[in-house]
Amino acid sequence: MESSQSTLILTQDELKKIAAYKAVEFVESDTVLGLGTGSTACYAVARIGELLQQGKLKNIVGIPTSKKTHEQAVSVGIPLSDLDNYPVLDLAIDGADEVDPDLNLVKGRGGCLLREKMVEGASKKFVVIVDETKLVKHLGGSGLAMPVEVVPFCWKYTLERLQKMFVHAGCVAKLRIISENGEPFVTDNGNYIIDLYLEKEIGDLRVASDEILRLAGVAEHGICLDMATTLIVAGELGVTIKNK
Ligand SMILES: O=C(CO)[C@H](O)[C@H](O)COP(=O)(O)O
Repeated sequence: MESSQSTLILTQDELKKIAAYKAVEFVESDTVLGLGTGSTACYAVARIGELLQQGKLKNIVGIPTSKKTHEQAVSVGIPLSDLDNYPVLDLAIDGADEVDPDLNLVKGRGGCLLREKMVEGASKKFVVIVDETKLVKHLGGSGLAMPVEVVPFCWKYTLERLQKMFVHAGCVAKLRIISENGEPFVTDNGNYIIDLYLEKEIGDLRVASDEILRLAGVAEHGICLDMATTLIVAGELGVTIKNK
């Protein structure tokens, strides 16, 4: 008789949900929460709404990091406010595009980096939720974009300067375009996104971060140093939690 062994293979989406639900276990009543943006964070927002409706969480104020998250939070019944009213948050939960071993992040492939960095930077604790595909040895290492939000005014000028700045890393800078209509992607703040594609390591991240921010046309970039306090990674072998 043949014995059959079943292997449980979870989809990336299922892993995102597992990480998000784990993070929501850290949420307490009577707190101000930063609500992230993206396909991972939206599971956390949905779960917080569910727990509020069930009365298992009470007196939560959410600070959304995008218009999209604002809409979702309203639809699941999370009371909302903003940083003007709550300049210090208790906890923020959000996804990331890349996470290095020191819990530095790349954010913003969803285009919401400026608000995310404002809200999550104002939070006492910032829990990052990812599936294991987001782990990299060094930022930029996934070969995917490192986003920079720029003002639309003379964006080509800014793009060229960004590309020159990281020529040593084989940088190719591209304006983010909406594939459906060929128009530039516009952020919630009315800005454009320039995506940096790097062939090699960018070098010292703090130096890179400061240099990008010194360019007058730049609003913000997606490199997040020393922001995450906890990382929750969901993988095939289970969930791991790392604190900084
Ligand atoms: O920074 C972000 C949006 O600006 C997202 O958090 C990041 O892109 C991760 O997204 P997802 O959870 O969909 O993989």
